[in-house]
Amino acid sequence: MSPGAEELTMLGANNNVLPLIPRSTIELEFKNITCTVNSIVMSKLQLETKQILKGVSGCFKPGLTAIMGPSGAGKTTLLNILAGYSTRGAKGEISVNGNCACASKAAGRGGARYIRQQDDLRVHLTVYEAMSLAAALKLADFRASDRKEKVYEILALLGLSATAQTLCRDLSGGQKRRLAVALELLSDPSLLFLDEPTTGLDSSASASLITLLNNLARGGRTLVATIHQPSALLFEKIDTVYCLEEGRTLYSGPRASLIPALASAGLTCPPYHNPADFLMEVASGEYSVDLIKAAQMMTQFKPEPEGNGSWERHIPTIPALPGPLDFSSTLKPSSIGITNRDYKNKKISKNIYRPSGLLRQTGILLYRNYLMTTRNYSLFLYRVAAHVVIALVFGYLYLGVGSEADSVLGNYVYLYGSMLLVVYTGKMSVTLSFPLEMDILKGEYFNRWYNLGPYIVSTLAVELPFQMISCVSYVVLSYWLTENPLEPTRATLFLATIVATSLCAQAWGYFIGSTTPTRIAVFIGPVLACLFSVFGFCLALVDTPYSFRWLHHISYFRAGFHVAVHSVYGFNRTRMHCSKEYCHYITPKTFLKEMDMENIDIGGNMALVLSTAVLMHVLTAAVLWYRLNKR
Ligand SMILES: Nc1ncnc2c1ncn2[C@@H]1O[C@H](COP(=O)(O)OP(=O)(O)OP(=O)(O)O)[C@@H](O)[C@H]1O
Repeated sequence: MSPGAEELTMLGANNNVLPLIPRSTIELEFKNITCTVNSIVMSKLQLETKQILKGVSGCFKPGLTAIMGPSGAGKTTLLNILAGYSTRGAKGEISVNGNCACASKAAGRGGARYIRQQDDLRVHLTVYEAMSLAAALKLADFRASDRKEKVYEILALLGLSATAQTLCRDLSGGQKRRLAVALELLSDPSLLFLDEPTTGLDSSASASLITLLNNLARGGRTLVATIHQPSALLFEKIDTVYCLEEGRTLYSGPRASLIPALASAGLTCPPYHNPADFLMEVASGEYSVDLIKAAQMMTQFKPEPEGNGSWERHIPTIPALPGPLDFSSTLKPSSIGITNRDYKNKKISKNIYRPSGLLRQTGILLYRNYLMTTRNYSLFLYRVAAHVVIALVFGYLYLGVGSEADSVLGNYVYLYGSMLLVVYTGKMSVTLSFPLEMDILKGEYFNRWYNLGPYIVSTLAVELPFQMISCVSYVVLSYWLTENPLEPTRATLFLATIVATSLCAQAWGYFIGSTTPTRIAVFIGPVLACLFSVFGFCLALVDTPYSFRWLHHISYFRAGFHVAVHSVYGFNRTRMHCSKEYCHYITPKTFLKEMDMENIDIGGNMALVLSTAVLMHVLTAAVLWYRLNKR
């Protein structure tokens, strides 16, 4: 049996797991939604305004709705607006169970969840770990045993029980998509948006996923998914079709009424033709008809009333929700993991899907980071190994330069090189990796897994020690090989300066990584490091033009470097050993004087390095908050 067929059978077997229990339902209505964006046309070097959505309206009821249409018709844009994920340039009205909102504000927040096209999974966790950690974050009021039970039930429901101990990175495409759905089902949303859930899956995996979505819809959930071109078999599982063409609504209504509606507009589907294919051909303009007129005619088409066997009649409708669009107040437990009796007996508080508090979130995220790091420890080992190798190379190239008066300039270059190394490794490791992390963060944050504060604390709690250990391994080895003074005060100050400067560069790296796309960050990071490194090393303050002196004063690199040099040659270091007849820098003070570093304010410089690090972390947090909340 093929894997896809196996998945299908498992889901089929699980059909009974989805009993139709009373739940609050969501009816999402939108009117006259427009979306206009401005973009720069590079060939003409001018700003162009483009209307992606041209006043679309519709209503999504409990059941599975497929948003269809040719590529570029505006499906993802509409989904983003309805979900509240991205509402830039959007206007119009959206109402949920009768409560209105403006489309430019997040419409789908609250109890709605959004599963994006890319698989936002933590690849180094097993399926069970991913689920249980998400459950710990989302279900604060559950007992550990109830959470575990719920996790296993959802895994069984989605046919993922057999993969519970598999790492997420080893899952097939279809399994990844189902896990993404499973993670969001933990909080049992009544409204779920999915962007192209079947893209990239083979026909059997697509079938198993759509069957699953269809089953979930039977539980009274409102599921809205953009789907490209479903097969005839899959199309049968869709309750409502919403078709777009060039930003306009072509058809909106029950799937069963599609063919009669098209026929009412003079578009007859050939016999044995897949209705979904026919709809796509019409929407792509393959039939020479006026699509605006056809859409109007289809709007006037009145479908036959649904038969008594419709599953929708079983779903109780609820009165308009209190308060503006907070779906969370409408969520009630499904049968997954909680029995109705438990609920009625008030064993579990009414607000059962309360997320964890900030402290608990921090603890869970820390544990998650610990798990991911231990699974991916090679990255850490490579990082430390790289520092050790460079320490050996530098130590060999500058062997013994620290104790000789004749090689003071050589040691000066070693000190500069060391500073440059820790600044680059501290900065670039996060500058390049953070934009990738940003994608997953966006998804998890949007779906309300955790707050930003716990995320930042737990991320830094792993990254900071990583960089500190790397720096220490470099300094200990190279400092000893270059025979720099081993007096505890000097050595400790040197080590502290190197570590602090590296952590400051890392803070800069987070800031650059969170504000700029990777392709820009790769050169902005090094350019800034180079610029700051010039001051105080090649360029003394007296030689710096007035207009650039502020850079000298704010350069954390310069501050760290000056303290590092001073820790080696300052503090009244006695005359050095000279193996030649004449050594110009036999008295270290002479060297500091010539380098304009005689009177260094150690405390002030260290304060500059540390305060820059704190400032950059605060700015990064502010930028992240803005990017995650501004839609
Ligand atoms: N920020 C933007 N700036 C300029 N054009 C945009 C922007 N976002 C979307 N578009 C354009 O709007 C149109 C609709 O995009 P959208 O992604 O919604 O289409 P789609 O129907 O989901 O397409 P596909 O099925 O290929 O994913 C496309 O032509 C796209 O290039």
